[in-house]
Amino acid sequence: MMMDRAMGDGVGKRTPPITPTAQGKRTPPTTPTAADRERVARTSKLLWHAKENDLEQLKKLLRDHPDLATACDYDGRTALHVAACYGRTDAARLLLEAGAIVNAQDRWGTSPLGDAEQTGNSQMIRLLKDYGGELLGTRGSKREGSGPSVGPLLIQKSYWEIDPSEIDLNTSILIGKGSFGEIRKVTWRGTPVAVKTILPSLVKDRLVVQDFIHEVDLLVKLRHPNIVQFLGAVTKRPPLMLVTEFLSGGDLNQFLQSKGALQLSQAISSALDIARGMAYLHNGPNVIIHRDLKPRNVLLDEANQMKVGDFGLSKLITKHHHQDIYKLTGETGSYRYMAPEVFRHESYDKNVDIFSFAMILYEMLEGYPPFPYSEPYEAARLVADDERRPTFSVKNCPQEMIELIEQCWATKAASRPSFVDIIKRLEQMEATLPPEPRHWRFLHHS
Ligand SMILES: Nc1ncnc2c1ncn2[C@@H]1O[C@H](COP(=O)(O)OP(=O)(O)OP(=O)(O)O)[C@@H](O)[C@H]1O
Repeated sequence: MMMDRAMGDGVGKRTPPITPTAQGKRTPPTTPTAADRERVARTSKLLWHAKENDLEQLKKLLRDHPDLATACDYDGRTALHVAACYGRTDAARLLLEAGAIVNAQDRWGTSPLGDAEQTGNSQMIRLLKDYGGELLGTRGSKREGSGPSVGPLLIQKSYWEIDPSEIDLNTSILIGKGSFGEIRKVTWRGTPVAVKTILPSLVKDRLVVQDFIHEVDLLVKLRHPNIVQFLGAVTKRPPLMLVTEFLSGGDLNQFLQSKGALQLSQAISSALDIARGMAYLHNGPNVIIHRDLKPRNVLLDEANQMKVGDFGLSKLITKHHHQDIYKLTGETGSYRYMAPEVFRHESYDKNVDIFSFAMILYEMLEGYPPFPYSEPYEAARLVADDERRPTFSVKNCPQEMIELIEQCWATKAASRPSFVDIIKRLEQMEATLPPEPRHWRFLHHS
């Protein structure tokens, strides 16, 4: 889910030490400033009203906050991008008159005209060109990890299309709620599977559904023991559904809540599982950036083998419906594990996943999340603005493990190691574990 878990989970084992550590004092809890929240909320509102073509609300917002015309969201999307994408010509004109930047580029390098060209709305195209709009980027074409570029809008029936009559939601068991919708355990063709129903509000328009279909087309072809297997999807009529293998061991967040800090051998083996799944996603013909790697998105099978899930689709949300998600959850992402460049709205690449991986590895070793006394947003701000990193309190952690984690959460994304490199280093550490018992003792090990 978009919301991070509440702090101080009520699980004693995961309560971190309050005393200062050798590396430094823990920061007392602080909250995001009211100004930060208001700014994000205002931008979100502006984007929303642009999508709804609500001229009155747009005018009011722009009158009260004239600088909002150039504001952008988490993905660099301005209200003009949104208006262009949804063909809201009146809203676009109003924004342009209020000073919107006609060639603002979003995270994928796309300008509003790039968005308008995709929809073929000639009135919008003309308007943007009149204001000097240039065709920069097109949806899906510039971003790393986008998979194949978004092709023709007419999609043929796919081999993975599932007939909704084969899925009986009435006999299903609700197992979780995420930012897309609900996850249910369902029996499909005699096998337990996980079905993610996509919130209708996210798929109201054709473009999102087309993106969704292209993405599923890519995801069902992926095969790796450490990624959750996509099996198919229902895309022909609402509710849209995504069907994946069912993992009976729950997620890593739940696992850590019940176990506390992992033994070194188990932390290494779990980290290897995650790193192998991620190396596969990062090195395929279509580079896939997860963007939301966090303990909740790592699932366990009955043998406690870890599999990375929930990849590939987050960009559809952030690109088209960030404002919806904001409205739904009040949050724009999983801040606690977020790379600083994402928090700072800078351009990013697959190294954001390496950063999140470091935070997860830290959590597995320590038994509690990074900056546990801070709200998720504040935790991300500490990382991005104050260049703070979590401190180690775990005893006897090999120096090479600490070095690995520190390199993975380096501020400079380019200096973080790749997952292939991480795997090699974890395998070396694994090979040097004492044979019996194959772990070091930790201060906080349960
Ligand atoms: N394939 C699966 N098998 C078993 N349980 C699953 C599966 N997929 C998800 N779950 C459970 O459902 C929960 C919610 O999953 P979902 O991916 O919708 O949300 P999330 O990851 O918490 O949030 P977000 O979508 O915002 O990242 C997970 O944390 C996990 O416990």
